[in-house]
Amino acid sequence: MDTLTSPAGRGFGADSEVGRLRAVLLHRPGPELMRLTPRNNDTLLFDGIPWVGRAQEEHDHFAQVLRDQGVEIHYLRDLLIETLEVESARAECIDAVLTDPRLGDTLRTTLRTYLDDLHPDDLAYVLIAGLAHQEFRIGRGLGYVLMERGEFVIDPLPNLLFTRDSSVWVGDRVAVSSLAMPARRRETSLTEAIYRYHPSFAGIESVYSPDLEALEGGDVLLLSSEVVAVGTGERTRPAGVERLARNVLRAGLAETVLAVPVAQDRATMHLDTVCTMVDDDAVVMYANVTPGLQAIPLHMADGDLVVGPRKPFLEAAAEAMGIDELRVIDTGLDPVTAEREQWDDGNNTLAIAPRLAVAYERNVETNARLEAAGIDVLRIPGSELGTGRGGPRCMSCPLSREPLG
Ligand SMILES: NC(=[NH2+])NCCC[C@H](N)C(=O)O
Repeated sequence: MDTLTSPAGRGFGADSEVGRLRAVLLHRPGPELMRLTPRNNDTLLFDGIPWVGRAQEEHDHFAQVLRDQGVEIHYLRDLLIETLEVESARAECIDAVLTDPRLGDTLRTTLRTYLDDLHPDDLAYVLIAGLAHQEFRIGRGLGYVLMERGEFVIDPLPNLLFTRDSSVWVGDRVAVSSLAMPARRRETSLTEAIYRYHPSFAGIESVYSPDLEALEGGDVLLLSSEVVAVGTGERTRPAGVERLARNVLRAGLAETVLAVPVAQDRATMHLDTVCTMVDDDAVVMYANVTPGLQAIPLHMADGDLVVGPRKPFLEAAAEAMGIDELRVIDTGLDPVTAEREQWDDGNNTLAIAPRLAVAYERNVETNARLEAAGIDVLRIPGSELGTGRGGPRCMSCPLSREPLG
């Protein structure tokens, strides 16, 4: 891996979605994806069974496109292995596994002994890929004996691929999120340990933690250095937005937080499935939702959180950002194309700089529209990666972006 060069507290953070990207946290999909079967893929939040080798090639391609643009890549797995050298980090990651009530005390005790003995490399492997019943022959207890074929002693984390969701930076602070779906909850025990114990992040302050109300990074959009939009729907709960808003506004990391209700559907699970930024004043947006999208501005006044009146999203965003208009580039041309390309993450672009974004190549019409609007599109393949329902933005957590000039 590229080593984390930024010393403690220096250089980390992002105050926009489009400032030049300097460093990013990725997770190269691995054996955890080999766990997906037609029996468990729905629970594990995949819409198909990916061809893992091809998914890795696609992911490597993505990483190379970023490197070619001068972006430092940091792999979550490497950071985790280094983090697991720290005793307290090990203990916390192992405890997060053992709290699973399905285990029962007997199996829990055997499992603890097994995990305690693992070298950081092997422990990281098991924490990510999980442990299948048949792989843990020393298992004991009724929880083990009555486990069905195909069940896991430790559930795998195939959605770790979507690093945007398990942590997000707001200014110079990190928010380790609180993932809503049971299949993803343990992910944040890993990101929390990395930010807390990896020496590169020493001194970093946090603005959210996994024990708080449900909040996922895919819902958090840094519209400007003063304005954070937070989607609330299937994943982020209104209480999570309220909590983040209080923490962010109190810390002076923004002036306004916009709560943005999105339909509670799989297709629109996060705000970034319908809207991402491609310039400091432009978004690519799913036209089928644009007219109805609203926002509720939240401010701090005299130490209290003030909930403002609901407004159309575009109006509220432009007002809070202090610009005349937030420009919109629509997904696709007609509603059916738009719907197809939205499902395939056409809106889920990752900006590397203003007017330069990575997008899945398959969303032909959306990409053409972006280019017609003056956005340079770096196209990547994603047929296998897309089976997890996430695009370039979901698959990346910016660790460092240059502030906008
Ligand atoms: N930021 C995003 N849109 N992330 C997409 C996450 C997809 C993942 N399979 C899930 O259901 O959680």
